[in-house]
Amino acid sequence: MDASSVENDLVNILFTEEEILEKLEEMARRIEADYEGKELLVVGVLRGAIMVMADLSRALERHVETDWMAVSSYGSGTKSSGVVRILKDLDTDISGKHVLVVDEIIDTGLTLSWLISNLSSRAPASVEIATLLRKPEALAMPVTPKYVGWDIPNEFVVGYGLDYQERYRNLRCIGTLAPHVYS
Ligand SMILES: O=P(O)(O)OC[C@H]1O[C@H](OP(=O)(O)OP(=O)(O)O)[C@H](O)[C@@H]1O
Ligand SMILES: Nc1nc2[nH]cnc2c(=O)[nH]1
Repeated sequence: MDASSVENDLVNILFTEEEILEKLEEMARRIEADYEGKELLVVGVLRGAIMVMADLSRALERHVETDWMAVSSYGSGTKSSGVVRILKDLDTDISGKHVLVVDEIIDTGLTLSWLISNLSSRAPASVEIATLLRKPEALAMPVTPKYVGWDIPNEFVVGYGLDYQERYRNLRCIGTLAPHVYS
Protein backbone atom coordinates (compact mmCIF):
# COMPACT_ATOMS: atom_id res chain seq x y z
CA MET A 1 0.00 0.00 0.00
CA ASP A 2 1.53 3.37 -0.96
CA ALA A 3 1.21 6.59 1.02
CA SER A 4 -1.41 8.13 -1.26
CA SER A 5 -3.80 5.21 -0.88
CA VAL A 6 -3.65 5.60 2.91
CA GLU A 7 -4.63 9.27 2.56
CA ASN A 8 -7.49 8.22 0.25
CA ASP A 9 -8.89 6.03 3.02
CA LEU A 10 -9.52 9.07 5.23
CA VAL A 11 -12.74 10.97 4.64
CA ASN A 12 -12.10 13.68 7.22
CA ILE A 13 -9.00 14.78 9.13
CA LEU A 14 -10.00 15.83 12.65
CA PHE A 15 -6.57 16.77 14.01
CA THR A 16 -3.26 17.33 12.27
CA GLU A 17 0.13 16.35 13.67
CA GLU A 18 0.82 20.00 14.59
CA GLU A 19 -2.48 20.35 16.47
CA ILE A 20 -1.87 17.11 18.37
CA LEU A 21 1.66 18.08 19.42
CA GLU A 22 0.50 21.54 20.53
CA LYS A 23 -2.31 19.98 22.61
CA LEU A 24 0.14 17.57 24.28
CA GLU A 25 2.53 20.44 25.10
CA GLU A 26 -0.36 22.25 26.87
CA MET A 27 -1.25 19.06 28.72
CA ALA A 28 2.39 18.56 29.77
CA ARG A 29 2.54 22.05 31.30
CA ARG A 30 -0.57 21.31 33.39
CA ILE A 31 0.81 17.94 34.50
CA GLU A 32 4.13 19.55 35.51
CA ALA A 33 2.28 22.11 37.63
CA ASP A 34 -0.10 19.60 39.22
CA TYR A 35 2.61 17.09 40.17
CA GLU A 36 5.30 19.57 41.20
CA GLY A 37 7.44 18.10 43.98
CA LYS A 38 5.88 14.64 43.56
CA GLU A 39 7.28 11.53 41.92
CA LEU A 40 5.15 10.42 39.00
CA LEU A 41 4.68 7.08 37.26
CA VAL A 42 3.21 7.42 33.79
CA VAL A 43 1.44 4.27 32.59
CA GLY A 44 0.69 3.82 28.89
CA VAL A 45 -2.16 1.57 27.80
CA LEU A 46 -0.92 -0.58 24.92
CA ARG A 47 -1.21 -0.50 22.07
CA GLY A 48 -3.15 2.59 21.09
CA ALA A 49 -1.36 4.93 23.50
CA ILE A 50 2.13 4.44 22.06
CA MET A 51 2.14 7.73 20.14
CA VAL A 52 0.60 9.78 22.97
CA MET A 53 3.04 8.24 25.45
CA ALA A 54 6.00 9.01 23.21
CA ASP A 55 5.02 12.63 22.59
CA LEU A 56 3.50 13.47 25.99
CA SER A 57 6.38 11.98 27.98
CA ARG A 58 8.92 13.84 25.82
CA ALA A 59 6.97 17.06 26.32
CA LEU A 60 7.29 16.67 30.10
CA GLU A 61 10.29 18.66 31.28
CA ARG A 62 10.73 16.70 34.51
CA HIS A 63 11.66 13.18 35.67
CA VAL A 64 8.98 10.54 35.29
CA GLU A 65 8.98 6.76 35.52
CA THR A 66 7.18 4.95 32.74
CA ASP A 67 5.48 1.57 32.55
CA TRP A 68 2.96 -0.14 30.28
CA MET A 69 -0.15 -2.23 30.58
CA ALA A 70 -1.87 -4.09 27.79
CA VAL A 71 -5.58 -4.75 28.08
CA SER A 72 -8.02 -5.96 25.50
CA SER A 73 -11.64 -4.98 25.08
CA TYR A 74 -12.11 -4.37 21.36
CA GLY A 75 -10.77 -7.36 19.43
CA SER A 76 -10.34 -6.40 15.77
CA GLY A 77 -13.64 -4.60 15.07
CA THR A 78 -15.14 -1.20 15.88
CA LYS A 79 -17.29 -2.22 18.89
CA SER A 80 -16.21 -2.96 22.44
CA SER A 81 -16.56 -6.63 23.37
CA GLY A 82 -17.64 -5.54 26.86
CA VAL A 83 -15.02 -7.72 28.55
CA VAL A 84 -11.63 -6.38 29.66
CA ARG A 85 -8.66 -8.73 30.02
CA ILE A 86 -5.11 -7.96 31.17
CA LEU A 87 -2.70 -9.07 28.45
CA LYS A 88 0.37 -7.50 30.09
CA ASP A 89 0.51 -6.23 33.66
CA LEU A 90 2.72 -3.49 35.10
CA ASP A 91 6.32 -4.34 35.95
CA THR A 92 6.18 -1.73 38.73
CA ASP A 93 4.74 -1.94 42.26
CA ILE A 94 2.53 1.17 42.39
CA SER A 95 1.75 1.22 46.11
CA GLY A 96 2.34 4.73 47.46
CA LYS A 97 3.00 6.13 43.97
CA HIS A 98 1.26 8.85 42.00
CA VAL A 99 0.06 7.15 38.82
CA LEU A 100 -1.03 8.86 35.62
CA VAL A 101 -2.68 6.50 33.12
CA VAL A 102 -2.21 7.68 29.54
CA ASP A 103 -4.55 6.57 26.78
CA GLU A 104 -5.44 8.01 23.41
CA ILE A 105 -9.23 7.64 23.59
CA ILE A 106 -12.10 7.17 26.01
CA ASP A 107 -15.07 5.81 24.08
CA THR A 108 -17.55 3.82 26.19
CA GLY A 109 -15.23 4.22 29.19
CA LEU A 110 -15.26 0.49 29.80
CA THR A 111 -11.50 -0.01 29.46
CA LEU A 112 -10.40 2.82 31.72
CA SER A 113 -13.14 2.44 34.35
CA TRP A 114 -12.06 -1.17 34.70
CA LEU A 115 -8.37 -0.27 34.70
CA ILE A 116 -8.74 2.51 37.25
CA SER A 117 -10.60 0.24 39.65
CA ASN A 118 -7.96 -2.45 39.13
CA LEU A 119 -5.07 -0.03 39.78
CA SER A 120 -6.84 1.62 42.73
CA SER A 121 -6.90 -1.72 44.54
CA ARG A 122 -3.05 -1.68 44.56
CA ALA A 123 -2.90 1.22 47.08
CA PRO A 124 -1.34 3.95 44.92
CA ALA A 125 -1.03 7.49 46.35
CA SER A 126 -3.26 8.65 43.48
CA VAL A 127 -4.49 7.47 40.06
CA GLU A 128 -5.52 9.91 37.36
CA ILE A 129 -6.14 9.69 33.62
CA ALA A 130 -4.77 11.68 30.69
CA THR A 131 -6.51 11.02 27.37
CA LEU A 132 -6.04 12.73 24.06
CA LEU A 133 -9.64 12.11 22.92
CA ARG A 134 -12.99 11.50 24.59
CA LYS A 135 -16.41 10.74 23.11
CA PRO A 136 -18.91 12.17 25.62
CA GLU A 137 -21.92 10.78 23.71
CA ALA A 138 -20.56 7.22 23.86
CA LEU A 139 -19.67 7.21 27.55
CA ALA A 140 -21.43 4.34 29.32
CA MET A 141 -19.22 3.95 32.41
CA PRO A 142 -18.20 6.57 34.98
CA VAL A 143 -14.73 7.78 34.00
CA THR A 144 -13.44 11.23 34.90
CA PRO A 145 -10.11 11.96 33.23
CA LYS A 146 -8.09 14.76 34.79
CA TYR A 147 -6.62 15.70 31.39
CA VAL A 148 -8.56 15.61 28.10
CA GLY A 149 -7.18 16.83 24.78
CA TRP A 150 -10.42 17.06 22.83
CA ASP A 151 -14.02 15.90 23.07
CA ILE A 152 -15.07 14.41 19.72
CA PRO A 153 -18.35 13.20 18.15
CA ASN A 154 -19.34 9.56 18.43
CA GLU A 155 -17.52 8.37 15.30
CA PHE A 156 -14.85 5.69 14.87
CA VAL A 157 -11.50 7.43 14.42
CA VAL A 158 -8.08 6.18 13.32
CA GLY A 159 -4.49 7.37 13.26
CA TYR A 160 -1.88 8.39 15.80
CA GLY A 161 -2.04 5.00 17.53
CA LEU A 162 -5.71 4.29 16.78
CA ASP A 163 -6.24 1.32 14.48
CA TYR A 164 -8.85 -0.30 12.31
CA GLN A 165 -7.91 -3.98 11.95
CA GLU A 166 -4.35 -3.07 13.02
CA ARG A 167 -3.90 -0.55 10.19
CA TYR A 168 -3.65 3.26 10.43
CA ARG A 169 -1.87 3.37 13.82
CA ASN A 170 1.15 4.89 12.04
CA LEU A 171 -0.72 7.93 10.66
CA ARG A 172 0.52 11.24 12.07
CA CYS A 173 -2.99 12.74 12.01
CA ILE A 174 -6.34 11.54 13.38
CA GLY A 175 -9.30 11.12 11.05
CA THR A 176 -12.36 9.14 10.09
CA LEU A 177 -12.36 6.37 7.50
CA ALA A 178 -14.15 6.46 4.17
CA PRO A 179 -17.08 4.00 3.92
CA HIS A 180 -15.30 1.90 1.25
CA VAL A 181 -12.70 0.83 3.86
CA TYR A 182 -15.37 -0.98 5.91
CA SER A 183 -16.97 -2.75 2.96
O1 LIG B 1 -13.61 3.54 26.32
P1 LIG B 1 -13.58 2.23 25.58
O2 LIG B 1 -14.85 1.97 24.83
O3 LIG B 1 -13.21 1.09 26.48
O4 LIG B 1 -12.47 2.35 24.45
C1 LIG B 1 -11.18 2.88 24.68
C2 LIG B 1 -10.11 1.85 24.48
O5 LIG B 1 -10.14 1.36 23.15
C3 LIG B 1 -8.84 1.43 22.59
O6 LIG B 1 -8.11 0.27 22.84
P2 LIG B 1 -8.37 -1.09 22.04
O7 LIG B 1 -9.17 -2.02 22.92
O8 LIG B 1 -8.91 -0.78 20.68
O9 LIG B 1 -6.93 -1.74 21.95
P3 LIG B 1 -5.58 -1.15 21.31
O10 LIG B 1 -5.15 0.00 22.19
O11 LIG B 1 -4.63 -2.29 21.37
O12 LIG B 1 -5.89 -0.71 19.90
C4 LIG B 1 -8.20 2.59 23.33
O13 LIG B 1 -6.80 2.46 23.37
C5 LIG B 1 -8.80 2.53 24.69
O14 LIG B 1 -7.99 1.81 25.59
N1 LIG C 1 -9.42 3.04 16.32
C1 LIG C 1 -10.29 3.24 17.28
N2 LIG C 1 -10.27 2.51 18.39
C2 LIG C 1 -11.19 2.80 19.34
N3 LIG C 1 -11.40 2.22 20.54
C3 LIG C 1 -12.43 2.85 21.11
N4 LIG C 1 -12.90 3.83 20.32
C4 LIG C 1 -12.14 3.80 19.22
C5 LIG C 1 -12.15 4.59 18.01
O1 LIG C 1 -12.95 5.50 17.77
N5 LIG C 1 -11.20 4.25 17.10
